[in-house]
Amino acid sequence: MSCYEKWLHSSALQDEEKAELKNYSTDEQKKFEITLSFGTAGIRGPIGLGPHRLNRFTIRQVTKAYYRFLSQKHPRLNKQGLVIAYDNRHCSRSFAEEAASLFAYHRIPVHLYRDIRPTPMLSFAIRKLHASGGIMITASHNPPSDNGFKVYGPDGSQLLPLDAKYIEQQMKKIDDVLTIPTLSYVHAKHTGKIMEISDEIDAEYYAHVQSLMPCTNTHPALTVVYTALHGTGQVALPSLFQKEKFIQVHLVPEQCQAHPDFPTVASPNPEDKQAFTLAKNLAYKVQADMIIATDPDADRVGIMIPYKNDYIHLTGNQIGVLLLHYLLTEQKKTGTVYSTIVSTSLTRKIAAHHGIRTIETLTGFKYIAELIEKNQDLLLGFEESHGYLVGDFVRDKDGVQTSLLLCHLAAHYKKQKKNILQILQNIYNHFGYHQTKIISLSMDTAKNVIDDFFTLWDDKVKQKLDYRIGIDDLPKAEVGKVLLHDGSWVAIRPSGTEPKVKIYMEAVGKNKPDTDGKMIEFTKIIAKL
Ligand SMILES: O=P(O)(O)OC[C@H]1O[C@H](O)[C@H](O)[C@@H](O)[C@@H]1O
Repeated sequence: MSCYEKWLHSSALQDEEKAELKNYSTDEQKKFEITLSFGTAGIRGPIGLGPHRLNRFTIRQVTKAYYRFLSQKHPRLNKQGLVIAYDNRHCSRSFAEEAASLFAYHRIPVHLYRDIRPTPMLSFAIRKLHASGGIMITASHNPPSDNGFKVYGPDGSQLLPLDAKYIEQQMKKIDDVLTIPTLSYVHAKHTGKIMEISDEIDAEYYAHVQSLMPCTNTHPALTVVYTALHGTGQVALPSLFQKEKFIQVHLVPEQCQAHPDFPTVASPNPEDKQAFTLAKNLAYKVQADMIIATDPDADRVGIMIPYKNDYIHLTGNQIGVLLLHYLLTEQKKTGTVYSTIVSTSLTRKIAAHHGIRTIETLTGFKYIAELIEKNQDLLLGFEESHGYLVGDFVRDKDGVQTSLLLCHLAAHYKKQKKNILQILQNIYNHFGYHQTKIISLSMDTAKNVIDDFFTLWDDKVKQKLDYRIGIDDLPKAEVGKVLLHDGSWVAIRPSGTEPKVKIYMEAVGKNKPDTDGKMIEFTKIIAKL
């Protein structure tokens, strides 16, 4: 019997679900042979029926596999239990309940949030409650039809690929995902194993975030427009902004309400300036000094800054550069900078100038978190995809603490009557102009794309780095990078969260026109792919 037929005839499915299955095309039916796998940030994919989609059965499957992993790895799992959080997507609460129920069935204590929470708050709670691990139900900024399952270790960071592989193997060992024994949520609650997380944990997280901030005595008033892009940021940030007397916050009303369809944006992604459209309208009205947007699970943040009569959207790299410059020159912080091989090289140069070490990892904050745990000397964790971390009481990127810190940064420079873009320009004047750009290609282009990429560059390049064979002690990865003699570079890798291939470019030159020219040249070369 094919996998599709198994699902079609299973008594675990409801009549409406079977009726839906009956309408599936042959192509759709074939997809039932595919299983879910772990990418950059856990499992992500469309919600729907079948072993290749997220539904109550596959959630049980991955939860059971994760349970097996935790029981193997953490002998104290029975006592310590785990934490489960979720965002505002379709099915997020019910998937969280499914996962909690399965752990309760195995008599494992579960700390479950009663409502949506940002991802960084889950990471914090795992550490605070000394739990053996945690689950976050989210698909970040993916389309509304998707959801996801991120898995965490006891240090509050996402699991590394070896552990994810183990869970994947355990998933494959489950013969029939349709009959995994579990409890209904109502029965699971009766076991007494599912506990609601108290408000105190939230309060402690907020206190930790506030403790990261410098003294506000000398800050001028700062007008900020904030949008949660319909996500979880609205749980934490409006109240945190209000606690800081110098911030006059204006919320984008429609977008500070959680909604699974993200109805007012094409994509709830702070990397994309289109997501700021409503916020920008409000910013003009209130003459905002800064616009802040967090993504749906509030682990990432984007900003827009007023310039002349417009608002300028900063790249993830520019925000990273500004944060580092501010931490080093104004807050006189020390420690190590953790970044990735596809993020700007400018942070490395700034750090080196201050005698500070930078370590670069592969894409994925889990790698950064791994090093923070090992070295315990975090200054800044940073990824070009708008992920930042300063306070190591969280071990994933944190859009909440970063948003607040960016307000302090903006107020600090406002007092000096300096525009943030002027600060960036001063940095470029010192270290050279750095311009970055990311192009995404559809997955169809992906066949041998790294080999094809390398053939585009002649022998005049300084170095071709093939991460597939392993470079600088990094795990082998599907990444190709070409370094040029002037410090510019271009890299390529398949996304691990969306069906696309990403090309990252950094042009280094004397000034903007110079790097504009180089960008045009790189874009032309890449177009041959
Ligand atoms: O480039 P991708 O594989 O799609 O990943 C993009 C981003 O996705 C998630 O947010 C991960 O937690 C990040 O660490 C990663 O940078």
